Amino acid sequence: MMKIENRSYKILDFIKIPLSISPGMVILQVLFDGIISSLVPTFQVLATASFIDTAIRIFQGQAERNQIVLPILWVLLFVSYNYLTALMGLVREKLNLNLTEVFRAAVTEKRARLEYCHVENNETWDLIERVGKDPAEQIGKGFRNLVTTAGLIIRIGSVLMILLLRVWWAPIVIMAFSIPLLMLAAKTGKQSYEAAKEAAKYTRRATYYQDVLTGRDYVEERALFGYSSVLNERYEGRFLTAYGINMKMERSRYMKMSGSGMITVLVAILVAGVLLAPLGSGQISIGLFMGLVTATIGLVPIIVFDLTNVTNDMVYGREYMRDLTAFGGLSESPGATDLPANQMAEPNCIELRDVSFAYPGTDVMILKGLSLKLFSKRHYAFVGVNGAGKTTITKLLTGLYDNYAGEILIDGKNIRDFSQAELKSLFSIVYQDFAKYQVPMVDSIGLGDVRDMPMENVDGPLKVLGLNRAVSKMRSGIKTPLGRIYEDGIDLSGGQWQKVAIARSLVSRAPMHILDEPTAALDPVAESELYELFRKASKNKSTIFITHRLGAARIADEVFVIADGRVSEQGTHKELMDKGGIYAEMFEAQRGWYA
Ligand SMILES: Nc1ncnc2c1ncn2[C@@H]1O[C@H](COP(=O)(O)OP(=O)(O)OP(=O)(O)O)[C@@H](O)[C@H]1O
Repeated sequence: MMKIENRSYKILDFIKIPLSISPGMVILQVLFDGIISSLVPTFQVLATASFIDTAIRIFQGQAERNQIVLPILWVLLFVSYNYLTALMGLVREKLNLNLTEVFRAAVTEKRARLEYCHVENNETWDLIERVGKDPAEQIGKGFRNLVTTAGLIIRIGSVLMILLLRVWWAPIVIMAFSIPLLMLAAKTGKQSYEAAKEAAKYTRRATYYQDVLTGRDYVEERALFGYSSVLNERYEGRFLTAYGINMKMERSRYMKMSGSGMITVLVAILVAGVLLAPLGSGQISIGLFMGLVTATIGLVPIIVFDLTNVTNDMVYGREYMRDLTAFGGLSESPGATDLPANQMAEPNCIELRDVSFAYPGTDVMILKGLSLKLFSKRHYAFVGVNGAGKTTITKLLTGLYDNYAGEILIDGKNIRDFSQAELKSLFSIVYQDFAKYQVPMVDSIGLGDVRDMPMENVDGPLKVLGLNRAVSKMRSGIKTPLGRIYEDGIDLSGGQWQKVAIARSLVSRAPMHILDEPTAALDPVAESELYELFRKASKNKSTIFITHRLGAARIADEVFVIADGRVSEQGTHKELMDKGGIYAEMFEAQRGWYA
């Protein structure tokens, strides 16, 4: 299986990578698209020249009529070659397919192995998106570009060779004018990658607005708030900015290229004029003269547009390779793609000791010397104002970040000494923004434990969460697809989606279950009930509820109030109420709402 390595990727990798994936298709494409189809026009010139010269000689009585047959066959052969190029379309498609299967998979695999901090960092996320967007297409484009470049060089070279034999200085003049043109193309190539990078930022925002304007998740609010025209303006703003950046780049490229291209046209006309002398002196035949003039004039668009385009694309490709190099160099989290370990003894105590933490690339301390202990088979609630750092604690516990100061110990052993697979087997989490997998319900829940889980294991959580009633009404029961991607899929209510996410966590065999406030779609009573159900379903496990609804905190064995990066209060609901501190104040404030 192919891997994205930590090394410097170069332009030549556009050919090495496809060659390692699909050597047959690459050779065919290089042979036909690169070499043969580039030589054909030159041979066509010679065949046409021979046809015209033979025809003239026949009219002048210097040749037999049947001598025209061979030149005609030559001309026909090269014309019919065009049909073969159509067949090459199939080869290109096959190569694309193979690149998608192997290279795209390698990029996806690397993405999955990345350290979590790269995913949460805007700059690296941009890089990941740039490299990960249609990677097969990018490699395919770079490869085709190399083949086209080789082909163009052969094509131009072969015409220049014929010219060189007749008018030695003509190719030199043509080359002298073309080189600055190509240098200019290289420069604009770099500029267009930078412009595309800049434009992509706006396109991403535009795509987001487009999603809000058309996506299903927003349909109710869209109707209710009627914000479509306002957001449409924002969409247009971002879209037009991206469009403007691209257009500016294209315009400037076109101006530069066509300005310089005019010079090449003049050179070609000059060459045609100069060939008149050898024609007059009989040094070249009429057929060859016509062929050479046609071929030289034909070189103009090739040099001005095709060659400059490929140079431009080549530099663009080099920037992609630079990005791929940077992407390959992003640090990985060992075991990020491992499945949870199978046999882990349930820990008696998980302890955070004097833990301080700031997100990488920032200097705001989110946790400031936080200490707490969690014991087996007990139920905890983390409460605190927004942004207090409750979710952050779970990210450290599960090993997503390890750049903290202090210690996190599982039964006295530092969590840095646990493998990812071991940590994954200890914790199961439902986040605030849990995922809604649009797959059959049983699969959506089964994703919580993909290690050969028997299907019946799904039944328990369904029953506990009261989802079995909904399932019994579904046409295909538990196999009914959720969401709108399948034709026979059904959409769930917000609360049902949340329950599916919670069921997913319940099928996990992890001894510690964390609910990071995934219950926002539930009314307070339903939410309290759900916490109660969840607690019962996890009676042999430890649980942490991260919640703002303090009613739910009442059922916890112990409540931690997180404030200012520390545990500011801890105890049972009753103890904290008696204490009359922050918790009691928050609870009274909420009670006031319901009174
Ligand atoms: N990837 C990140 N990079 C930088 N800062 C972050 C990142 N993720 C979270 N933060 C910041 O860390 C702080 C704590 O966030 P966290 O999500 O842990 O809070 P919380 O207590 O769970 O809040 P809430 O109750 O709103 O869910 C916030 O100020 C947040 O802006």
